[in-house]
Amino acid sequence: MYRVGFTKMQGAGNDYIYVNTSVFPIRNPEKLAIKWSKYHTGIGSDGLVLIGNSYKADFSMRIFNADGSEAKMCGNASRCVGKYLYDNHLTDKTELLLDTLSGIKLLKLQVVDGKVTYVTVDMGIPESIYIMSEGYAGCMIDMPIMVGKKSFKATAISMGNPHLVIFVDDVDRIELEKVGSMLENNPLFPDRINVEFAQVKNKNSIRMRVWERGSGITQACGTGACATAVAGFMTGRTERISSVNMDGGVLTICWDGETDHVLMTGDAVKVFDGEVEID
Ligand SMILES: N[C@@H](CCC[C@H](N)C(=O)O)C(=O)O
Repeated sequence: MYRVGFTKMQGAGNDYIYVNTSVFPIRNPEKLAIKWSKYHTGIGSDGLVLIGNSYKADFSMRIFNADGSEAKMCGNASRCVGKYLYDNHLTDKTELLLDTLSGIKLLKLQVVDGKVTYVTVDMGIPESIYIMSEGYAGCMIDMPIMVGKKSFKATAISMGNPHLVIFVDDVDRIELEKVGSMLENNPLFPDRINVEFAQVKNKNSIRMRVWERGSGITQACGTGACATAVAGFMTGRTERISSVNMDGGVLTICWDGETDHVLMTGDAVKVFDGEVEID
């Protein structure tokens, strides 16, 4: 029996289990993500995040969804990792480089009374996703996509991980559980996809609900908020800066016109520390 210390943290309500693998090395994160993420029989979370060393950056982050699949990037987790490292005195830097499977990200920490409250992450340059199907090859920008008998206009953006953003008149009328799962597994996206339904409130404000690849409905998605803000600007619906309001909180997204980089700012909150036994 081996005891693993973990910290439960959330950013905009997107909650993960964080393990410092320099202290608690883990052999099978895919299996543990599935077991620990379950709310009734595990710890309960949207997935598992591993914090580690890096020879390229200050630290590294790996993210596993609740179904055990590994993603390349997680916006909300990256902010929480910054808080974890600073609040636990593993660094005294307020600007940190984080090594992820989608490249090195710069984190800027806002500290109040010795604790990190907000973090801005340079999420890099967004990319349009190229789609190949029988009748079409190209980027998907406000393109029709069928879900059952309904047609939506969708924009596919990669923020390191893939997102399908659909603007609608009323996000609250979307049957997210049903439609989200169907879109996640649409054959157009062989690696599956995260799905965001968005409603423009005004040129600088968007309401968004998310279905995450590998985790289902979550309270927020950082990369999803970035993809939504990018899709909003690309299709002329919003300006370069917008607040994206999700069920669990708000993120401020700025798509910088000079560098093309997307900057995401939001909270990072510790929920509790715990210990779990594994065989
Ligand atoms: N919640 C995350 C994204 C987590 C990974 C995603 N479900 C995927 O599989 O791509 C975020 O805050 O960005």
